[in-house]
Amino acid sequence: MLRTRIKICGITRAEDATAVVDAGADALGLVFYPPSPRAVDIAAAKIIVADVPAFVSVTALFVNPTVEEVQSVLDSVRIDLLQFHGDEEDAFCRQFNRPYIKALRVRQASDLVASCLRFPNALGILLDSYKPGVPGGTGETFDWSLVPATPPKPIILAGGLAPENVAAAIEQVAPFAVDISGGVEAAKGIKDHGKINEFVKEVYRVDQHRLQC
Ligand SMILES: O=C(O)c1ccccc1N[C@@H]1O[C@H](COP(=O)(O)O)[C@@H](O)[C@H]1O
Repeated sequence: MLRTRIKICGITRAEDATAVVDAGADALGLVFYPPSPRAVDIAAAKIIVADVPAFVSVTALFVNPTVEEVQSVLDSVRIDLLQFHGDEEDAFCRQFNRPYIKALRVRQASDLVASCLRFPNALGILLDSYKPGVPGGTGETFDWSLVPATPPKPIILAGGLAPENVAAAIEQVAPFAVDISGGVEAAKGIKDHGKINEFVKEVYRVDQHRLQC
């Protein structure tokens, strides 16, 4: 059994990036989607990632960007992984010569296996909650029973996770990774370092328990 990887998304301040690293998470996410209260620009992103060490992955999140928008971030900021959270197709996502994950918003009737297969070049599929008019970061969970037992790609589970429910999520879904934003915030875009620690410890705790079983 693999341990569950952890990404903390929506980092807007260098001190929050440090808290993510110190807590022992695997990745942090920067939101390059201006309508989001967690959005950062290139100047802020450079400051945030300046002290992020090797082996902690920096993810850049976009929602239906232009090629130029993605490229200008890649030209200026240390980005290890792209996350596309809109209606982008594989041909768009793969053109940047950078690994990418694709977010899918889960609806009741979703055929998630078929949806995953539309992204043969993705390194993983992030499953988030569907809410009309909101591309992501809803703070809401979805019906985890819809996640395929043997998905064709590694699954990153997102949507409404929190220190209180992540153990149940991992027990039920056994995702490759979990991704959280609102559940570790003091206010939109401002992370609560205590909650980040709690979340990471809870993932470690449930993994330890699963390893012993
Ligand atoms: O965080 C945002 O503001 C955001 C905006 C647009 C698309 C995605 C966004 N965040 C991603 O949403 C999921 C779940 O967030 P939450 O834990 O439910 O708050 C997460 O993958 C973020 O990366």
